[in-house]
Order: sequence, then C-alpha cells, then structure tokens
Amino acid sequence: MLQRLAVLSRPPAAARCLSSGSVDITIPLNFWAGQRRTSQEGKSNKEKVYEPATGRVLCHLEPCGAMEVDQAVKAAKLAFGPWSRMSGMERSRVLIEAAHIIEARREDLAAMEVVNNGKSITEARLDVDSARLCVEYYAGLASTLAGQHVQLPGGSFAYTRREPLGVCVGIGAWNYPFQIAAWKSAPALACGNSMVFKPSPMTPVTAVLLAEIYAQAGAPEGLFNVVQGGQETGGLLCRHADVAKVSFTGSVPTGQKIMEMVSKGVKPVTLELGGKSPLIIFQDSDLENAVRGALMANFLSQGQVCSNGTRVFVQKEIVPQFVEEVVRRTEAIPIGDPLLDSTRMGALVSRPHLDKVLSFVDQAKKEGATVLCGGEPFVPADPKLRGGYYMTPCVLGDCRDEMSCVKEEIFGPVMSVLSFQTEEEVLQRANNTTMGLAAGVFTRDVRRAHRVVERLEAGSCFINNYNITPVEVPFGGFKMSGIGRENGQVTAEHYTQLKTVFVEMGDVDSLF
Ligand SMILES: NC(=O)c1ccc[n+]([C@@H]2O[C@H](COP(=O)([O-])OP(=O)(O)OC[C@H]3O[C@@H](n4cnc5c(N)ncnc54)[C@H](O)[C@@H]3O)[C@@H](O)[C@H]2O)c1
Repeated sequence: MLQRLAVLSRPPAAARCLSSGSVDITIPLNFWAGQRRTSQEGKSNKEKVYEPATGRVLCHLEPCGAMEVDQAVKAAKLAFGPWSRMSGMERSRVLIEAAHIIEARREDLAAMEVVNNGKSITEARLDVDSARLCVEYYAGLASTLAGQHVQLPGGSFAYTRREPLGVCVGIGAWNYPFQIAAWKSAPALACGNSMVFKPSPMTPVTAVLLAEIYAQAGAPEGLFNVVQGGQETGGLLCRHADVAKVSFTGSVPTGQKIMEMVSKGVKPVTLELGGKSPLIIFQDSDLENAVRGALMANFLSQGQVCSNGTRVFVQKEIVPQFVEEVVRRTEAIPIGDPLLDSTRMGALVSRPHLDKVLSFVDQAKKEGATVLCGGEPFVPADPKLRGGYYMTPCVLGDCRDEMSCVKEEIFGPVMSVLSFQTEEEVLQRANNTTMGLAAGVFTRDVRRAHRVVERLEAGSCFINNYNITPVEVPFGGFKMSGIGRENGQVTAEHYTQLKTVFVEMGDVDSLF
C-alpha cells in the first residue's frame, strides 16, 4: 500500500521507516514567497518523476513558465532589500538556525534524497551533513565580510564595500540535489543576496525541503525560492532582467548555453561542469590506500560524480597487484535497496542514463578494453526493486588513451585502468583533455607528489586521497570544467561586488 507523504510534517523517526516503493508525493514542489505553490503552466504539462530504486512513478513535476518564474524572481527581489541591509551577524543567526534544523532532520532529508536519487542512504546522510556544514560555514563567514581602507594624500581616503549582487539564480544537477542547493544558497544568502533555485527535473524533491527549512529558520519570505522545470524554465531564469547572477552545476554543453544567455546581460556566472579526471598511482604508493582511493574516485553515487577520477593511471610494475585488489573489492560492493544501511551501491538515476552507461561498456569492449568485472545490468532479488536502474560496478583493463571510455565522461560506475611508465609520460597523458575538474596522485615520495600536482591542470588536486570535499576549501574546475569556485572563503567574492568610495577631505582641485 502506498503512503501518502506530506514530506515536511513527517517526523524524523517515521522517515527511518520509509521503504523503497512506498513513497508517493502529491504536494506541490515549487516554493516562492514563503510557501509551496502549484504552477498554472505546469498543470497541463506535467512530467513524471521516477524513483530510481524501483522504477515506479514518485511524483509529477509541474514545470514553471514565464509567469511563475517572474513571481519567484519578484518575491526574491522583495526579500533582497531588507535582507541585504541586515548585518552579517543578523544573517548569520538565520543560517545557524537553518543548520540546526538540517541536523535535526538528517534522517528524513537523507531518506527523501535516496527515494528521489537512488544513492545509498549512507552516502545521502553524508550529503546532508555536507549541506549542513556549508550553511554553518557561511553563517560564520557572514559577519567577516569587510572592505578595505586606503589613505590618500591630504588626509583624504577611500574605502571599499563588499556588496551583494541581488537576486541570484542557482541551477542544479541531479547527482547531489540537496547538497547542490545548499552549496549555492549558503554563500549567496550569507553575502546578502536572495536566490531562486531550479533543481534538475529528475530530482525535484529535496530543494523545496531546504526552502522550508530556511523559512522555518526565520528567513524573510521570498529569500530562497524553488521553481521546477527543465531547460525552458532554466532559460527563463537565465534571461530574466532582474536576475543578477547565475550559478550553474551541470554538463559542459548546458554550461556553454547558460554562459551565452547570461553574457547578454553582462552578468557573472559560476559554472561547475563535468570532468574526466586522472588518478595517478605510482609504484611506491601504499597499495592499500591507493586501492581505497581508486574506489572512492569511481564508485561514489553509482559513479555519478563530476570530480570522479575515472582515468586510473597505474605504474606498470604494480598493475597486476592493483587490478587484482580493485577487482576483488569492486565485486564485493553490496548493490541493492538504497534505503538499507548495508547497501553501498544503489540505483542509477534513470533508465536512459543506465542504458547510456551500459552502452559505454559495450563500446569499450568493441574498442579492445577488457571487462575485468561488472558492467552488467543488475536485478535485485527483492521483487519490488526489479524495475530499478541497477548495474554492477565495472573495472575496465587494457584501456588506451584514444578509447571512448577514457575520453568521454561516462558518469556511471565504470573505472578505466591505464598503464604508464614514467612521470613525464603520465603527466602529458593526464593533462591531454579539455576538462580539468580534479586529479589525484598516490605516492610515498613527498617531493614527487607536489611536483606532479603543480603540473596537473585541474582545479582540485588530491594527494594520497580522492573525492573529499570539505566545505572550508574551494572547489571548481580548470579548462572546460568551469568558471568560479564553490565553498571556501573565495566564494564570497563570487557572490558580491566591490564598491569603492572616494572621500575628499580638502577642496576640489579643479582644472577648470
Ligand atoms: N562541477 C561540479 O560541481 C558538478 C557537480 C555535479 C554534476 N556536474 C556535472 O553535471 C552533469 C550531470 O548533470 P545533469 O545531467 O543534470 O546536467 P545537465 O547539464 O543536463 O542539467 C543541469 C541543469 O541544467 C538545466 N538545464 C538544461 N538545459 C538548460 C538550458 N538550456 N538552460 C538552462 N538550464 C538548463 C537542467 O534542467 C538541470 O537543472 C555531469 O556532466 C556532471 O559532471 C558537475
């Protein structure tokens, strides 16, 4: 029997009892001016949203049209005035309260993320923690925003003010729905902006929970709004005259379109795009840690992670030991019901995406790669999960640089292992890509580690670890992987503009 779920009113303890296939969401998923809203435009244009674990319909998305987008932007504009005039400390209090609510609701937020996205509950809890830490971090940063004082001749001086931009738009991908909404909104709001956020149409469920949490924490009506929809809705937001900035997370082709649209208004963008990152494992590595790192670099979130190190370059001498251990552990990954604590790999986000990932494996075979394990559709024993989008995690051996599995972002649980001989050679090959999101190196030689990361063309480099994203440090890409950064102090610069004020203490020295 289906449970009719009023998402917000469900207490955390009850959320722990959720089971895959039991959730049916009927309440509206848009939120602006302080409450959930239906979309008039979307009523005639509903889209099905699926539960990846079971393949059943979870809810219907009502995409927002021009009228709804305009209403959300208007609400955000109204909230911007008072919010931007508050002191950093005052804004901080609201964000700290929001972080407390996220912490208290960790279980039900994580469970809803699993139901909508398909990732394991263990990972979803960590995503909720990352969202909470991000809100907490920027709550702390809000009161530190400050300008500079510059002395000028004759006692005159100038000072700078770091001012918010206005209504910011956030557009998210489907792989970290709640976390992306928090990573974008926390710095934006801390700096005094308001936001209209559009989640991916495949994962519309949890961003609206964040909107309710901000409201409950005391945010003014309209401070953080959610409009649902796909590319049309996204385009309306990017072209809206009252929007001051767009921060986007998604694929390179969409990022290019967004940049083009936003450039018409000469507005700033943050682009967090795709990757095809290298992970380099030297023969002197601690093999146990290198194997753990390679698994973390490839199989989190069913491999659907932008920063994944999917090109695993292993020094020739240790390829056999490395491959044996990686395959042994990959085959042992428990796949299945993502709501179970024992599961480590849940379902991919959709049927078409699963098919696409499997077709990459087929193509790799045709191009001469060896499937060392996995790469097959997986059907769990539990009858209610039979329609879910599962596959066995895959390790590909005998890969060469020109193969499509090595060149293209697969965005699924597929690791390509490549052999290399020298440091110089592997650096050339690692950098031979248009992307530059992340890179990793495993070695016991500290000098080599730093020498190598200095030459790696990537925004986030890991030495002897992979895919950790503490919110205190900036995250973002080189080359076609993006523009701007999320997290860390630097992101305050991406959500503010600098005003310089000249103050004359003497007479005007006029030339006329
Ligand atoms: N760098 C990062 O931080 C990061 C994080 C997560 C995902 N990603 C990347 O995201 C991609 C997967 O996510 P996806 O499939 O949701 O990406 P996508 O580009 O298809 O969609 C992302 C978002 O953009 C919206 N959109 C699509 N077309 C648009 C348009 N013309 N105008 C405005 N909005 C539009 C979508 O509705 C969605 O909300 C991968 O390439 C992955 O590497 C990057």
